[in-house]
Amino acid sequence: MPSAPHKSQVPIVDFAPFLNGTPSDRKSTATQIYQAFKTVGFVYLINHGVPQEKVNECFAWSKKFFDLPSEIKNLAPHPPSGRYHKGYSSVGKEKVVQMVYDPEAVKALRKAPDVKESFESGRQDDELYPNIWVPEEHIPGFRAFMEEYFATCRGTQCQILRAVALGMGLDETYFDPFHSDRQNQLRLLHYPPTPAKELLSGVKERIAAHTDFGTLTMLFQDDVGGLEVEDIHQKGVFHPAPPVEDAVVVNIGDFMQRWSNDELKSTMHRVRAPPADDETKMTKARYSVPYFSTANRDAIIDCLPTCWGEDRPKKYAPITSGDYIGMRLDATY
Ligand SMILES: O=C(O)CCC(=O)C(=O)O
Ligand SMILES: [Fe+2]
Repeated sequence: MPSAPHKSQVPIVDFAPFLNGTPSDRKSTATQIYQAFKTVGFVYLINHGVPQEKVNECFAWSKKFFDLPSEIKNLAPHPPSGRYHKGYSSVGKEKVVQMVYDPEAVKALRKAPDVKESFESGRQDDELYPNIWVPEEHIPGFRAFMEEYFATCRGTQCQILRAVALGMGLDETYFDPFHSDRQNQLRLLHYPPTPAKELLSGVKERIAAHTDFGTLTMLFQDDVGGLEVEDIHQKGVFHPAPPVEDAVVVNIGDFMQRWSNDELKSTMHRVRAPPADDETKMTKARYSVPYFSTANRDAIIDCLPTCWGEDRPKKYAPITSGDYIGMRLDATY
């Protein structure tokens, strides 16, 4: 009998052999990552290529940003449209919902808002949805750092996509042309202290259970904890994905699941109270920094060549990334 999966189910993989190793090191690391995405949909990568000093610096900037007075943060307001996903959202503005598009149903779910605030930015040259910054004098250096961090994460994103391609038996550069526009999203998240009791009982959520929309997500988390990933065998059962030192959590998004004919798994996850939190207390603030990898807006994706065949029909019609992501984002604002 196979042994029971360990609690968090999420394997830890050292990415260094992929980045610096021999062709066979690269292949075996790629295979481990592919296997993790095929089974759990999540992996922890250590030695991922984003220098730890930069990660720490990003968290320091994030804290500095969220510490600004509300009226300053609101100088960079998130536009009312969900599709224009940039700028600052105060607590309660965004409610992550899972595949619910009916306006009345979305309204009902929004009654229990997520207890979080966020700041979103993307590539500098996005003319359709330009970045929205707080004026420089309020937080000098913030914009320059975020632009640089965006580019650093982009480097690791490309390497992970190559590992996925190699692991799946595709040409290593298969995903590159679909991601040439750098259509990624750097998100700063702050979950303010909240009574642990409310989070433990589920009356309030830090982020409600959801799947991500894009191709994959790199998630940097602080040492507070609270991230939970749905059990691959039991719907509705969640296990902690605790902080692992110097690791980035990487997970598959819905767009990649669809592209792969459901071979790679986009797994539900959420943020609640940190494990074993004392329910009489306030939960510590949590900071996290997800970096969402998204395919070019106009890229039409059809099933990956290794994921269909005579006995395995294509489940989904071709779609553009722009249409798919836009539909998902509109439901969250
Ligand atoms: O804060 C976290 O760790 C989770 C964030 C997340 O899942 C998201 O923004 O999609
Ligand atoms: Fe997520």
